[in-house]
Amino acid sequence: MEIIASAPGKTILFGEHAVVYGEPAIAGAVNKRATIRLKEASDVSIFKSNDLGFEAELDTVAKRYRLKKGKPGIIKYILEILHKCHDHSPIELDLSLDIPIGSGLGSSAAVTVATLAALFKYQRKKFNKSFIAKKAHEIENNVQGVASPLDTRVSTFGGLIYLSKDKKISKFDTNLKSSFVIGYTSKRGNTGRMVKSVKSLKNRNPMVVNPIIKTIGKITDEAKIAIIKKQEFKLGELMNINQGLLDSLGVNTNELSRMVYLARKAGASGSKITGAGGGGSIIACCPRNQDRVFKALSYHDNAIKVNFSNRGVFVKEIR
Ligand SMILES: Nc1ncnc2c1ncn2[C@@H]1O[C@H](COP(=O)(O)OP(=O)(O)OP(=O)(O)O)[C@@H](O)[C@H]1O
Ligand SMILES: C[C@@](O)(CCO)CC(=O)[O-]
Ligand SMILES: [Mg+2]
Repeated sequence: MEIIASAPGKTILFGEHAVVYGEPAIAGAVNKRATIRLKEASDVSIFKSNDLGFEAELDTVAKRYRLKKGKPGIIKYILEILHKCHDHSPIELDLSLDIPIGSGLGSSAAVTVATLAALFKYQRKKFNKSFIAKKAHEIENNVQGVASPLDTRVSTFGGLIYLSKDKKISKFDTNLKSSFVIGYTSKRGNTGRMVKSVKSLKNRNPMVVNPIIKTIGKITDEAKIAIIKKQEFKLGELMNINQGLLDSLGVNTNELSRMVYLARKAGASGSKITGAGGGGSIIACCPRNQDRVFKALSYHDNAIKVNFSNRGVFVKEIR
């Protein structure tokens, strides 16, 4: 029996970091995915990724995976799943990824969601998307130390979603008139590290940082109205204010700033960091000039035109 599972990456329009402290957020699944192929192995469990150049094998005595090739990185999420959810019976697992890693596009969430779906299907477990989203959030939390359910919910359910303060999801109509461009640098971010740095800033300056977190939540609620009313220029203006507050939380970098201002100069109605920051990506709202913004960002860095994908995780037995 061979199982294939796939889950989309994501981009956050509003609310990153504030969502960790219970504020709402808006994020969309993007047309970049993580795919897991899983089948029975002969005698020892191995998993590999030709895309990422790593291979690991289960040490049957220590019951731990030993890395034979490549660096740990994103496979920490898969290892955590195999450690917590698998009985160590021999399996062969292969990861392919067309989401740039550490770029704020939810590679960790997509890999986690796709791996859980493939493993539960292989184990003939009864599960639904809500169960996958819940377990995936637990795995991201365990690996990163702190994680909101945002990334893993978007990767599981797909679409463009509003995550409320009480963690309820509501979906927007994804054929927004606006189009979006994502710019990403080769300088990777690390979500766990950035979330911890905001947490310590907040602990040192609660009277200053708490109102900033709350204001980001208010911006997200204003943006929800602007999306529903298709007010693209208002959306861009709110992105710019959100960017200023992310800068104040210390998650901005020179490279991200350069792309933010380049996108605005090329005609975006607004632009901001998307994801954890500290590297990774920016998102630009382009009611007009999408090609000009795409070209401007592609000149020094990398850029993708974003179509929100309604397709969340999917899993099937292929033979
Ligand atoms: N070249 C690489 N190969 C494998 N793993 C990597 C590589 N570069 C970074 N990693 C690891 O991949 C993980 C990326 O997860 P992280 O959550 O930081 O990024 P992301 O999910 O892509 O972005 P975000 O969470 O902001 O949307 C980190 O644990 C990082 O250590
Ligand atoms: C920075 C953050 O808000 C989004 C990372 O993509 C962390 C999280 O929500 O877990
Ligand atoms: Mg992540």
